[in-house]
This record gives sequence, C-alpha cells and structure tokens, in this order.
Amino acid sequence: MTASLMNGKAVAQAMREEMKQEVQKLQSAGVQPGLAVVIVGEDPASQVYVNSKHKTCLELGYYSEVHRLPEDTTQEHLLELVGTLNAQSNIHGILVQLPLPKHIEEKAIIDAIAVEKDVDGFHPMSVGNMIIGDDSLLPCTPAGVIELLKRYDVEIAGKHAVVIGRSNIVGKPVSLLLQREHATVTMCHSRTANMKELTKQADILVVAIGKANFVDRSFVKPGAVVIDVGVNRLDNGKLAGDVHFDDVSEISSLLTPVPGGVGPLTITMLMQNTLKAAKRIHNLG
Ligand SMILES: NC(=O)C1=CN([C@@H]2O[C@H](COP(=O)(O)OP(=O)(O)OC[C@H]3O[C@@H](n4cnc5c(N)ncnc54)[C@H](OP(=O)(O)O)[C@@H]3O)[C@@H](O)[C@H]2O)C=CC1
Ligand SMILES: Nc1nc(=O)c2c([nH]1)NC[C@@H]1CN(c3ccc(C(=O)N[C@@H](CCC(=O)O)C(=O)O)cc3)C=[N+]21
Repeated sequence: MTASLMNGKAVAQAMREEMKQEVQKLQSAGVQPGLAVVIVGEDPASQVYVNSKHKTCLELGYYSEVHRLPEDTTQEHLLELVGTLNAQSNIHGILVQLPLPKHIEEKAIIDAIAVEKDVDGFHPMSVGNMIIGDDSLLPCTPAGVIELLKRYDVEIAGKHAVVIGRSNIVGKPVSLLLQREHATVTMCHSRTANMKELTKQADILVVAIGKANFVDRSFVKPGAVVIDVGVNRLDNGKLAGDVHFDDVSEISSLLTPVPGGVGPLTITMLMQNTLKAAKRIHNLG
C-alpha cells in the first residue's frame, strides 16, 4: 500500500479562507482580533515560527504585536509585560514562545496569562477545563491533529490510537482529545517497554518525540493513519519529522509530511483560538 499524503498546508489554507468571513463579521461589529507573541532570546527556529505567526495575522486582518526580548530579560520584566498585555483591550490572545531561558520559571509565566487570552491552552485552568470537557481554548497542535483527521474523514470513534510522547504541549493533550473523540488511547514514552508491540496495534499513530526519522515501518500496522508532529532541523538545514516518511509511506494509508503537515494547522488553530477569545471577550457569541 502506498500512503496518501495528508496535506496540512492545503487544509490550513481552506480553514483560513473560512475564517476570513468570520473576521469580517467581527470587524463590522467594531472588533479586530489581536494577538501578541512574546519571544525571549535568539533561538533561530523560534524566530521562524514567530515570523510565520505574524504573517498569518496580517493575512487574516488581525492586529498583531511581536515582542522580541533579549536573552537576559528578567522574570519580573516578563511578568510585567504579560500583565500589560492582559490589560490591553486590543489584545485577545497572548502567546509566550517556549522554551524560555533557564533563569525564567515557565510555570510562573504561563500562570500569569489571563485565562480568557490563553490562546496556547497551556494555563492550568485551560488544561483543567479541557480534561473535564468544559468549553476552553484547546492547545493548538493537538487541536490541529484532530482537525486534520476530521477533514480527511478518518474515523476516530472506536479506533485504537497510539501516541508516542507525553509532553504537556503535544503528547498528553492529543491523547486526551483523541479519547474525547471516543478512541481507545495508548500513551507511550521513553520508559515504555515493547513499544513496537503497542504501536503495531494502532489504527491511528501520533508521533511527537523530537527525534528525526525515529519511526520506520517496523512500528506501523499496514493501513494505519500516521500523524507526524515532529519538526527536527537536520545538519543540512532541512526539516525532518519523527517519522521516516519514505519507509512508512509504503505501509500506511494516510501520512502527514514534514513540512506541510501538522505545522500549518498549529498556526491556524492559534488564529482560531484568537478569534474565539475575541468573540468571547466582546460577548459576540
Ligand atoms: N508541528 C508543530 O506544530 C509542533 C511540533 N513540535 C515538535 O514535536 C516534537 C515533540 O515536541 P514536544 O512534545 O514539545 O517534545 P518534548 O521533548 O517535550 O517531549 C518528547 C516526548 O517524547 C518522549 N520520547 C523521547 N524519546 C523517546 C523514545 N525514544 N521513545 C519513546 N518516547 C520518547 C519523551 O518521553 P519522556 O516523557 O519519558 O521523557 C517525551 O514525552 C518536537 O520535534 C517538536 O519540535 C512541537 C510543538 C508543535
Ligand atoms: N508557546 C508556544 N506555543 C507553541 O505553539 C510553540 C512553542 N511555544 N514553541 C515551539 C513550538 C513549535 N511550534 C511550531 C509551529 C508551527 C510550525 C510550522 O508551521 N512548521 C512548518 C514549517 C516551518 C519551517 O519551514 O520552518 C511545517 O511543518 O510545515 C512548526 C512548529 C509551535 N510551538
């Protein structure tokens, strides 16, 4: 079997077109969605994401602020900026790019973001609401994975989904959202014994570990749907996923490429969260 590509870039583009009308509606009610992105330090990969978020804001007609702070920014200063953005009426979404420099406690910063502006969905209150199943801003990459599966008509209910990775940003929340869609979910991580025995049972395999080309066909059941969340920069400057694309594509039914798979959905879900936050803050449904 040769896999069909799940074209995240095309799905993201279609979603953005759909969103433009909603943005216009909001604008005619006098509201322009506003997103603030804060980045501390010079990590080149982070700079790329931040620029791409800014570009998407402009494309959709959002107000966008990017705060680039030096590596030696103090925690107090960053908390002060978050406080200012919390109070700023033209900002509906706040994203502080992770990871932060070691001298800043990430938890303190995330906790300080106003929950109604937490477009990353990382605040403990957002996470709690997600677990309970209450309405909340969902973390962007996990929400993007679910959206991609739905847009490709992949049945989730009753299927066995296996997730490799258990980070707060990807692995844990994507497992939870798959379970919410009625999958039976197995979570794997670096201490999982006999991982291949588990992954070979997966109807849907989600990989988020951060190791280039780690998953080859020996992990995959023939016909499985494989979602590659990994984004790894190789020495030659190219991007690679956590999944060995050419090898796995010969055995899976659907597979996401890197780049052009989950990444574009992440940014689109961030835009959707910002839109949702703006509507809520202004009581517009
Ligand atoms: N496309 C997108 O929009 C996004 C992509 N990413 C990418 O996704 C990848 C994962 O990111 P993130 O979750 O933040 O990474 P983390 O490093 O926070 O987490 C990695 C997880 O993978 C597990 N793991 C590591 N090695 C193995 C292994 N050999 N076998 C099984 N499990 C393993 C770890 O296990 P343990 O807990 O035991 O240490 C951990 O739970 C990265 O490549 C990142 O760049 C991230 C966010 C967004
Ligand atoms: N607070 C916070 N929120 C995040 O959501 C967050 C973060 N910190 N830190 C870093 C990770 C990583 N991340 C990506 C987003 C988009 C692409 C993306 O669009 N990638 C393109 C390729 C981009 C390129 O060419 O470099 C693609 O896969 O097609 C990748 C990775 C968000 N993250």
